[in-house]
Amino acid sequence: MNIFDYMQKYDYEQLVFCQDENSGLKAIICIHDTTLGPALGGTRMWPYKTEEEAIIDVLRLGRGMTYKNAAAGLNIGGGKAVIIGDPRQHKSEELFRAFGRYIQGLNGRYITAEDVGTTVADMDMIHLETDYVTGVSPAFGSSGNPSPVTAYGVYRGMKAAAKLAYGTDDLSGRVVAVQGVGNVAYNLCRHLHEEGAHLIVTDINEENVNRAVNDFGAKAVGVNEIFGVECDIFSPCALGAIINDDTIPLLKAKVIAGAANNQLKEERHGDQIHEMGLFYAPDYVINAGGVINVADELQGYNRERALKKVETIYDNILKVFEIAERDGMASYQAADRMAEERIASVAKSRNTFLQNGKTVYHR
Ligand SMILES: NC(=O)c1ccc[n+]([C@@H]2O[C@H](COP(=O)([O-])OP(=O)(O)OC[C@H]3O[C@@H](n4cnc5c(N)ncnc54)[C@H](O)[C@@H]3O)[C@@H](O)[C@H]2O)c1
Ligand SMILES: CC(C)C[C@H](N)C(=O)O
Repeated sequence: MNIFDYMQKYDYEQLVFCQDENSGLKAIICIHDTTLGPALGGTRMWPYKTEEEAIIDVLRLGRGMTYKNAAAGLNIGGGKAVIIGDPRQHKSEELFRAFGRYIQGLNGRYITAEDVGTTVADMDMIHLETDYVTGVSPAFGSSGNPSPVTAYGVYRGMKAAAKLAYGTDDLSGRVVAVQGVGNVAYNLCRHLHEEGAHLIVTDINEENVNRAVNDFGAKAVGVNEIFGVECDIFSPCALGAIINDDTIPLLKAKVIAGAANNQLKEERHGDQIHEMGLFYAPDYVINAGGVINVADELQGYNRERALKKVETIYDNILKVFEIAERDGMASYQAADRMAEERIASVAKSRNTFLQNGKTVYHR
């Protein structure tokens, strides 16, 4: 892979390699775009088989955060970090502190948070070395675990998508099939259950399935069965790339609305479900609740304010479909257009000369 060519193609700003022999740290920080503000995105810890795999992942994820943050209306740029290692074996205080020192060295150009493989406890260790970390324990005045807030945002976005598909956002009596009932989806199921939706769930983790069955009366099905069940809404909350050639022909739902990142295997799958008349709520628009919540910490965390902002995911989903209709395109493309238009217009409005030579940072 020619890294500079790739960075140039998608206009990346910076890629930082971090190595610390003492702790075994091997991490990469990607800063994709800081037009809107400091790059904010989580740290993924994953046992990548090759360095190239880690580089590709961090580049892809970092760029995704630029779009997610822009579409969410945040004055925040996009970035992400990956730590190469098995989260079940290779975590230590030294490792996260070493990583925190590298983040500190970027002096606020990159701010981290949780992602797959990292937890609030890990953020607390990073916090020992830097203030450029969010999703730290609430005892530090931070917002804590972002997952319940991500779930609330997905719930709000699902209601908006249901309104477009069915003419009402009332989810009582609707059948929702949920793939993966982990941190986010457990909380999503709670909201759906409280509203009177019927749940069908699956997970590779039996404990997680049982929890949803016991707490919310969900019906459990096998991991391959979930795609073809009779339902109104399909909610992918486990893995990426699950909207693909194999699953699309099985889908019975009119709405796809879930938390998972990178749900479309390829862009053409987004076009295909659009042509079939399905309402796909673009992943990075509907799952922005977590980042909206942690971003609020940059102003001194206020939960009420953060949740109010998360509510706007409902309108953001409506807006995406408005753009899709206006410009005759699939919803995933409309989401990209919404994000790109916002970045371009803010960049333009910031061209104004300021006497002190600094950029105004609008909060
Ligand atoms: N946590 C957040 O705030 C947040 C924010 C934005 C996006 N997301 C995305 O949402 C998704 C869920 O995040 P999470 O924090 O709940 O993760 P999680 O690990 O807690 O939950 C994922 C669940 O999916 C299950 N799973 C994995 N493979 C599966 C398969 N093949 N079939 C069925 N189930 C399977 C896992 O066992 C687990 O229970 C991820 O894609 C994540 O990137 C999370
Ligand atoms: C900043 C984090 C809470 C971001 C989250 N991991 C996401 O993918 O949106």
